[in-house]
Amino acid sequence: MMLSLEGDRPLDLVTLGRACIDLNAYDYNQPLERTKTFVKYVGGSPANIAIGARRLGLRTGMIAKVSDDAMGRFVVNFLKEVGVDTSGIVVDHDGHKTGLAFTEIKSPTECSILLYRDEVADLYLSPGEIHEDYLRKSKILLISGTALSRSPSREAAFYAAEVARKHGTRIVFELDYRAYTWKSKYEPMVYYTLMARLADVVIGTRDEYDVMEGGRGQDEVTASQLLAYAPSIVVIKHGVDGSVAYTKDAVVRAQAFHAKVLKTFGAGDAYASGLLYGLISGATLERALALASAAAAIVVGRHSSSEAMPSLEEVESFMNESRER
Ligand SMILES: Nc1ncnc2c1ncn2[C@@H]1O[C@H](COP(=O)(O)OP(=O)(O)O)[C@@H](O)[C@H]1O
Ligand SMILES: O=C(O)C[C@@H](O)[C@H](O)C(=O)COP(=O)(O)O
Repeated sequence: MMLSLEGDRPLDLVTLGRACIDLNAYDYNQPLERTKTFVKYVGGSPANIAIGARRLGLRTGMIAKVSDDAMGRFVVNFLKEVGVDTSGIVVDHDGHKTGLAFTEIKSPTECSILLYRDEVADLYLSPGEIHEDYLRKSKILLISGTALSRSPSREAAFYAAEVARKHGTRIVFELDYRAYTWKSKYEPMVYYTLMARLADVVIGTRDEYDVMEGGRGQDEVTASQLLAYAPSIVVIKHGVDGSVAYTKDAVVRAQAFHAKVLKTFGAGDAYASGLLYGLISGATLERALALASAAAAIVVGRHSSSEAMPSLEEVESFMNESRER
């Protein structure tokens, strides 16, 4: 196994960051300007990853902050229904709202996301709301990069990482870049670099690493620079061109699977769920990347990024029936 994990913990994975709402175009294949009907789902990358990993059979939980209204309750109720532990989720009592993501599905390859995220509750998560006992319960803490975009959520995330390290809880950093939430190009460069260097596993798209590095980079260079610090696995995603994982002594490549694509988003979250399932269940890195790619290929064919997450049986039968691109 590439990642040594503490055994005997009640949770496999806790994700930290936003638990929000996705409003996905129902009358899709047209621009958002003309879209009139939407389906409401739980969304937000770290929430989707907790849901996806749960669907695959992991015991998952979330550390998040949600609004004290029907939207916040919708999110928490859904997480409970699918078996994600919500005891680390706090309710905001200062009037901050749960973020909304309106998704445009113009065609299977032309999708975009319009975020309504001013004064959102998730970015008001504070260090005092992070509980040491909760982090001690989990084998892995996954931190979403968007949680680093504003204070006090930024301090909460760094504090959680320190507490996790103290208790042997492995840290996975998902770069999860959303331009909208950042004030300048230098902020993600600074905070992504700090978090990536102290994580055990870093996951991001090539474009997201470029944001971190402040310019167009190369996979080998990105990986070797990070592997000189704490990370033992650096994963770089390339959309339909597949993905690659670097460790100190191996480079593992995975091709994307052929998929019937409905929309492009949700792939990354499904990919992270599959990868973490693989790493936690002791699969080889090759197998973990294949599970990740298959979960992603399934989700791009479905309407949401949360309810759409496949079970292990679905992923395995997809892998048996499909071929890589
Ligand atoms: N259109 C697609 N068809 C099949 N698999 C896809 C497709 N898009 C993405 N994937 C899979 O999902 C992974 C992550 O996708 P990517 O677009 O790189 O990340 P993100 O969704 O975070 O931007 C890819 O490495 C690939 O395996
Ligand atoms: O992350 C968000 O706030 C919105 C998500 O719920 C949305 O479905 C999405 O953008 C998924 O992102 P991806 O998996 O990185 O493509």
